[in-house]
Amino acid sequence: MSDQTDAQLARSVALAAAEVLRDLCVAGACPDTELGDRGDKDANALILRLLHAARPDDYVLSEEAADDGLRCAARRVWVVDPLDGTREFRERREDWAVHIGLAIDGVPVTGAVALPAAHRVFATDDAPPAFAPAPQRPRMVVSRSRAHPIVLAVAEAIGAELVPMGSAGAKAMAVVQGDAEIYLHAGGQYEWDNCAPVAVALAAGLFASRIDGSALVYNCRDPLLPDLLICRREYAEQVLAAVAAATHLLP
Ligand SMILES: Nc1ncnc2c1ncn2[C@@H]1O[C@H](COP(=O)(O)O)[C@@H](OP(=O)(O)O)[C@H]1O
Ligand SMILES: [Mg+2]
Repeated sequence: MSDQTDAQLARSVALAAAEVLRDLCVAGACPDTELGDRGDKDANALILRLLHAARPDDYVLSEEAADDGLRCAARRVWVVDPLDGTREFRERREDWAVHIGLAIDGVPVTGAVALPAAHRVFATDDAPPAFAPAPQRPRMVVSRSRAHPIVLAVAEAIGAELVPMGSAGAKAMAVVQGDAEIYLHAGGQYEWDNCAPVAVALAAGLFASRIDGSALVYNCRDPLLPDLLICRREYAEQVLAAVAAATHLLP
């Protein structure tokens, strides 16, 4: 049992996984064809071991581990994505992340997101950032490989500049860092893709919700959580209204 706070634990586990993943990227450490699978597997094994050692009574929902559903009756569940942006990691790009989130009673209260290639980690116990005034034309980070038509329609409706990027964590942290004002996603994602990013974004003072404006709820039996909005608070109303006007583009 660790005497770290939950946020400290999330940060230290994210950093440990980040190091394992960075080491795999070193030239000659792993063939290109195996990089994605090794990254997912090695980071997952380390994260599960560290979390179980530090919090033996907690449950873990991981993208890379079997889910027997026992977590559904638990109050405290770590929701982790050992390697978010596997596609970008495989391509040896920089936009990939490690997500360590903790949901208590379904609420994403604590978490850390590491951006290993940038040697950065963001956690819910960071001091909230002082955001510079938002630019006239907001920057919207979107999936570089599968931006949904509704996301593109909303960007056009509000006059946002599109910034394509891999990884939900990398996109959410772009907003936390002030490199973008809006992250909008639709069409599919799972709890592990957004729990830690949402926890960190909320702690930074940002707005986060489903694209219909409802709360993001975690530790559901079905971990599908297909859409979300993370943005500077001053854009939330405008973006949600633009989404509502374009729902005919949703399945
Ligand atoms: N339509 C979709 N269905 C399922 N998962 C999706 C998705 N769009 C994005 N994701 C997941 O969300 C994460 C970020 O995606 P993107 O970079 O496209 O925004 C990726 O996680 P993984 O890399 O962990 O698989 C990706 O698999
Ligand atoms: Mg993911």
